[in-house]
Amino acid sequence: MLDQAKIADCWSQLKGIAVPDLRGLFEEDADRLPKHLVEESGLRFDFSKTHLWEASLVAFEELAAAVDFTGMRAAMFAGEVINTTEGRAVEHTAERGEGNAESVAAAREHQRRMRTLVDVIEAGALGEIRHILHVGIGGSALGPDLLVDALARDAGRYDVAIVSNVDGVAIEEAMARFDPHHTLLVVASKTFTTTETMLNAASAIEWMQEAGVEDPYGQVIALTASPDKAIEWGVDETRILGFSESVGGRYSLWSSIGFPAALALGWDGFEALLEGAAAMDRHFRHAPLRENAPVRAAFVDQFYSRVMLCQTRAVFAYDERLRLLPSYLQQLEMESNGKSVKADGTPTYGHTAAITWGGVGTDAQHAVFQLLHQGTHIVPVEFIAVTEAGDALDPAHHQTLLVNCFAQGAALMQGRENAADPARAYPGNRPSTTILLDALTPHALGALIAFYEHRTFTNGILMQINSFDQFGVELGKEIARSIEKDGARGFDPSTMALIERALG
Ligand SMILES: O=P(O)(O)OC[C@H]1O[C@H](O)[C@H](O)[C@@H](O)[C@@H]1O
Repeated sequence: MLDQAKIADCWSQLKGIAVPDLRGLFEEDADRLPKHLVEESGLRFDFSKTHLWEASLVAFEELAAAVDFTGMRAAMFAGEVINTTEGRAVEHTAERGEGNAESVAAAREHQRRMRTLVDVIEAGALGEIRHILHVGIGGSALGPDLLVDALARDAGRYDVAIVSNVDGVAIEEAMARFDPHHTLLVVASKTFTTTETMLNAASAIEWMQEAGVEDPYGQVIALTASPDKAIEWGVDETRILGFSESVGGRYSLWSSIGFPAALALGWDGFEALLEGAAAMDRHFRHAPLRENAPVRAAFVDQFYSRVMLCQTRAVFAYDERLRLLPSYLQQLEMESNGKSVKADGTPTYGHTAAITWGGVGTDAQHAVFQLLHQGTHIVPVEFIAVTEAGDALDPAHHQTLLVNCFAQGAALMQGRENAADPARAYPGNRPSTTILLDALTPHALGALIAFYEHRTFTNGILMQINSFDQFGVELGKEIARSIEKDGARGFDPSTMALIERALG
C-alpha cells in the first residue's frame, strides 16, 4: 500500500520550491548543461532549458520513491498485471526482447511468422504486390503510419497507404491510386471489431471484386489479437498475424501491427527498429533516475503540468520525416494519461495528461510560434531535430532547418526587453527541451518511440494512473451504435435536430 499522505507531502514540497529564472539558472551554475543532458543510443536529450534544478530533482526523486516507481517498472517488465482495470499485463517491451521469458518467446514466435510472410510476399507468392492498403485506426494506424512515413519514403519497395478514417473520401483516395490486382489489403485491428476498420475493409474487398480480382480474400492479411474474428470475417488462417492481448493498441507498432513497415523497410530495417527500442528499454530499466531520459522527461512534464499548471505541451519536429510524430504522441500521451481517477479509482490530484499539440518546424514558426513567444500561456516546448540531413539538396536546407530550431529555443529562453515598445518585447524565461538525433535510422526511431512510451508510463506512475486502459472512448461509440439502431430517439433536442436534419 502506498502512503498517500507521504505522496501528498511530496507534491506540496514540489509546489513550495522556488521557480528560478531560466537565464539565472545558467548564470549560477556553470555545469548546468551536463547535469541536464542525457545521451542514449545516438539521441541527446537536453533538459537544461527547463526550470528544474537540484531541489526539484531531489523532490521528484522522493516522489518517485513514494509512488514506488521502481516497483512498478519492475512489475511491468516482469509481466505482472499492472493494467488492473482490464486485468492485463503490459508487454509491448517483450516484442523487443525485454520482458519475462515466456512472453518474449511468444513474441519471437509471432515475429518468425511475420518474417516468413514478408519473405513470401517478396518472393511473389501472393502475386505481384505493388501496393499495400493498410486499414486500421488509432493504435492500429498511427504507429505504422509514422514508421512508414519517417523511414520508408525512398525505400521504393511498395507504395503504402494507411487508411483510418471511416469517411469514404479517405479510402477512395487510395483506391484511385492503386491497382486492385496488385494490392495487398492489410486489415489491422487488435479486436477485429472496430467499426471504421471493418467498414473500410469491406469496401476494399468490394473494390477488388468489382475490378474482377478472382480471389480478393487471397490478397488479405489480418493483423490482430483476435484471430477467431478474422477467420470468421474470411481471412485464411495462414495469413493472420497475431499478437498478444497484453500489447496495448497504442503500444502495438512493434508487434504484427508494424507489418506494413516491415514490408516497406525490409526485415532488417524492422529488426533494427526493435533493437533501438530494446536499447531504450535497457536504459529505462537500469539507468539511475537522474540519468534516465524517460524519467527526467516525465519529471519535466509533471513539473509543468502540476506545479506550473500549464495545460498543454507542444512538440515540434524540425524534420519533415517526423511530421506525423505529434499526432502519434497525441494518442500515446492523451489516451494513456487523460484520466480523472487514479488506478485505485479515487480522484487524481491536479491535472493529468497535458494536451499534446504541435507540428513541424520551420512551418510552425510562421503560424503558432507568436503565441509561444508572446502569448499569456506558458507552453513547455519540445524540439526534435536530426543532425544528419534527410535530403540530398544544397546543405543550406538542412543547415537553415537546424539553425532555426536552435534559435527558437534560445529566443524562448532569452527573450528581449523593450520598455519603449511593449508590442515588440519578449518576456523570455520560456521553457523548452531539445531532443537531437544523430541520424534518423530505424534504430534511432525505435529508441525515440520507446523513450516516449516509457516517459508516458513514468508520468502515469507519478500520478498513480493506470496508463493502459481507455474507457473514455467508449461512451461516444455506444451512443453512435444506438443512433444507428434506433435513430433520433431519446436524445437532447440539439442532437435529435442534427440527426433529423442530416440523416433524415
Ligand atoms: O485495433 P483496434 O481494436 O481496431 O482498435 C483501434 C483503436 O480503437 C479504440 O477506440 C482505442 O481508442 C484505441 O486505443 C485503439 O487503438
